[in-house]
Amino acid sequence: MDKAQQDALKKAAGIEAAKLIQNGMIAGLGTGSTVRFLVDELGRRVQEEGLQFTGVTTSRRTQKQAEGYGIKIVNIDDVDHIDITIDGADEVDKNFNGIKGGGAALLWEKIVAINSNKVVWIVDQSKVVDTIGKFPLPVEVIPFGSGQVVRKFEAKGYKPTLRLDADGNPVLTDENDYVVDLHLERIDHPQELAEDLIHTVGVVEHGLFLNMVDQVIVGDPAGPRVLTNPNK
Ligand SMILES: O=C[C@H](O)[C@H](O)[C@H](O)COP(=O)(O)O
Repeated sequence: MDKAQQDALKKAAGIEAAKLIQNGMIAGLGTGSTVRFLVDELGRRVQEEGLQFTGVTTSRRTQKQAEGYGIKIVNIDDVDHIDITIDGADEVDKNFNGIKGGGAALLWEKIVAINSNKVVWIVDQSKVVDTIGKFPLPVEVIPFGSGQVVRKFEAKGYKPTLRLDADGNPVLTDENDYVVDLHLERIDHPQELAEDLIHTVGVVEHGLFLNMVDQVIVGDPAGPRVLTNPNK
């Protein structure tokens, strides 16, 4: 599948998911190239159909895009609930365990997700996998002592790399943290790995989102299809 085909599937999933947002809702808006299509469609509905909803964003990038359409964005601490959050993902398996953070937004994304009544992911079909881990697992770490964290990960065989930008500088998250990507190839025991990572001093959060999603809208050449998590 080339990029144009993949983008078409992402866009179809984004447009389908936008239908879930109704007047008066408080909606979490994720981050990434798939979510961009969602926000474009929501912006169109706001401008052409008069849709009114309040957004809570998971990155400054999404906030900027949404506000550009006149979508009202508020701070997460200024709402008492979030009706639904729609976000992208890097991989998801049949147990509804996923990897997120390819765009370095995993921390805010996880905070918004756990405070949402319903979480929906939008992905193209290539991201639905048997076993997660082919996509490098992002881990957000505090810059101070991050080299030591990387060494600990190396010793455990996690094959870490510090994420760098095009100029060779560490990528910074919206919290000014670094991202270390773990090149694991496959993650057979995600729960155990999640426990290990979150108990590593210096780690702020990791990109394992385990059984946190209610529905996945998959962009498929035959049209978007919905996978519903039976365990939520
Ligand atoms: O940090 C970024 C997020 O977790 C994204 O939602 C994820 O990386 C998927 O992004 P994309 O839709 O660009 O593939």
